[in-house]
Amino acid sequence: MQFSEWVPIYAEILADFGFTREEDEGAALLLQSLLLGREGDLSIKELASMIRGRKVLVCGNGPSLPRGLAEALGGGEGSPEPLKRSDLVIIAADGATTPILAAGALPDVIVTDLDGFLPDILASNRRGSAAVVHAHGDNLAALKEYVPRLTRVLATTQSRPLEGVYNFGGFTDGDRAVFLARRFGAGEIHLVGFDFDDPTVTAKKKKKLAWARRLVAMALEGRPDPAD
Ligand SMILES: Nc1ncnc2c1ncn2[C@@H]1O[C@H](COP(=O)(O)OP(=O)(O)OP(=O)(O)O)[C@@H](O)[C@H]1O
Ligand SMILES: Nc1nc2c(c(=O)[nH]1)N=C(CO)CN2
Ligand SMILES: [Mg+2]
Repeated sequence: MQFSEWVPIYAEILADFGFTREEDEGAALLLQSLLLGREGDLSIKELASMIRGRKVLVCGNGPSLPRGLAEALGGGEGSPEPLKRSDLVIIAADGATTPILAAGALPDVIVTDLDGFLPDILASNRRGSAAVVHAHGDNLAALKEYVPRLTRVLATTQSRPLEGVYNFGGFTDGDRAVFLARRFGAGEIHLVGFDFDDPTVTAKKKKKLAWARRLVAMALEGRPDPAD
């Protein structure tokens, strides 16, 4: 999604949650500065070559994730035809990293605002998972603490993009992961662990999931952006 299409949606999100654009922009600048001069981070080109034309499994962190993973990766008896791991790109939305590791897999990419279970995110990153790290007005402390401990990072913002800080569209980790898969020309996108009507969540999370539902639909419907 182009930034101009995203801006009116972003304005609605800011109003809905009472977030401020200035704080999001401050966080994007912080993340940009934390990555300045580093080596070994993830380029757009590398991300594109991981995803273009591939079968992508985007994992949300809903309660159905363990079952969805077992089915998708070749699980129990009577499960549908598994998506073969060798030609599958696994994208974890933040906290989904933990059930993915528990299923014996490793995410190829973790899309995170650094409030998932950090020991698992850091361990996956050390084992090779790329980290698409999102800066926003409420995660400055996490950015300062964890970005220096991560490698293969690509930075995102929900506000105006900066040099090296991208906006592919989306708000929650899950819907941003779907926008990212679309943006980089995934051949097929399969979703697991997206339980938008989960009754066990807090009121704030419920509101975020309503946005995630709308944004995932938008990401899947839209025309893919021009190729990188
Ligand atoms: N029932 C669910 N509970 C949690 N996440 C869900 C659920 N269904 C879908 N998701 C998607 O999984 C993503 C990752 O989940 P996680 O629990 O790590 O949330 P998060 O986005 O990091 O939390 P927060 O929105 O509070 O930052 C969410 O961003 C959301 O898009
Ligand atoms: N300012 C702000 N932005 C966000 C937040 C948040 O809590 N605050 N949470 C997100 C993940 O759902 C995505 N973006
Ligand atoms: Mg998160």
